[in-house]
Amino acid sequence: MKIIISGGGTGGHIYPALALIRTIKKEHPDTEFLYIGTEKGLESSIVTRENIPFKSIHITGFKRSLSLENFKTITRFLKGVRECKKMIKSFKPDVVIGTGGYVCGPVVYAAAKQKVPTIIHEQNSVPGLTNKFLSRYVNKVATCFEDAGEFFPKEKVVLTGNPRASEVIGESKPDILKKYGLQPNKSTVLIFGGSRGARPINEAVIRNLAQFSQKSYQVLYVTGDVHFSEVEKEVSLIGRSDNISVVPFIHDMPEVLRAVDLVVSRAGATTLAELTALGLPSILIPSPYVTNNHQEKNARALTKTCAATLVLENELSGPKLLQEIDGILLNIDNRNKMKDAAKKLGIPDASNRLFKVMKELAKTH
Ligand SMILES: CC(=O)N[C@H]1[C@@H](OP(=O)(O)OP(=O)(O)OC[C@H]2O[C@@H](n3ccc(=O)[nH]c3=O)[C@H](O)[C@@H]2O)O[C@H](CO)[C@@H](O)[C@@H]1O
Repeated sequence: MKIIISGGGTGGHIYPALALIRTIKKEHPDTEFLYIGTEKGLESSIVTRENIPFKSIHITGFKRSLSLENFKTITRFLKGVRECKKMIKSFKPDVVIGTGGYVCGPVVYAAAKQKVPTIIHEQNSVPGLTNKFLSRYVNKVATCFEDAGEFFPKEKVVLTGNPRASEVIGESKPDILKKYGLQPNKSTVLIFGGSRGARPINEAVIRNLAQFSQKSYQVLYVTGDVHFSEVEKEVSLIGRSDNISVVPFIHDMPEVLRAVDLVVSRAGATTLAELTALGLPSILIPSPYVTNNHQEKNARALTKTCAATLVLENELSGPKLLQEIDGILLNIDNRNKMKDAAKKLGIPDASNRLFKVMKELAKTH
């Protein structure tokens, strides 16, 4: 089988694609892949690290308001479609799948126009512009939240979950924490702000560095690549502690997630799929800067069943964050209830569900 995958911009669109590729490779090692992304998005570094054939196109996203930039975007889109048509003609995929981000637009559209079977994977509870546009042309729309279905043509929707959920499942090896300078058998909270980091979360964490150093639990704190040097300066001013490890990014997130007890993060859909697959309690601070406030809606799917607690960004402060973390890590009953509730929401066999949809589609075309 030959598959073209496209998804980009942020980790939330790329990691599901990589997880799907790994599942398929395990089952069918002779499958050929071509990943189409942009040079600017995180995918150009993350995907090439994995030795997956990667080609790029130049494309930007639409602005929601009328602007001259949108005319340029239309021109880039049409040019992208032409480039993708050539790539598709020469690669001859059996199926093309888009996992989100505007780069999928020209890739999936070009494939649909060339009558290649197409799928989009929507990770969020509310879709973005690209997937809404593409849903008119594709054969199937794979979703992760029941609520997302209502935005797409009903007959195309299949609830598969997020392939990254399948990937994080595995045996817990707490020794991974040693790699980050932490103790393997101590309660641990992992704090990160989505795949790119988040300044407001960083500010709240910095306010607590002194308190964290005195706690009976330890902290693995991911700043996001672009914020690292700034945070490091603050950390050296306050003084280092063995109880806190500060890193710019984590490349072995599945192993780390299996070893921690609580996660504080944005409410990106891929992160939530990982948390629920593992049954990990979380404190979610949705980014208010995303389309249709979709992160808050993602988060509410978890808080509804007490799988997570919600802190809106405008309520976030150092003391609030500390109080929330203590309320879960220092209260075993609470932690266990959250664990069970999170686990109930997970779709651990998401990769296989999605691959099944792809195989059926390829067979019938
Ligand atoms: C600002 C923005 O538009 N964010 C969107 C983006 O988020 P973003 O890319 O931040 O989102 P997610 O939270 O969905 O996924 C992050 C992924 O990166 C991984 N990770 C993160 C930090 C790290 O150090 N190492 C690491 O591997 C996480 O484990 C996860 O697999 O895509 C998501 C999925 O469509 C959306 O729900 C988010 O709203």
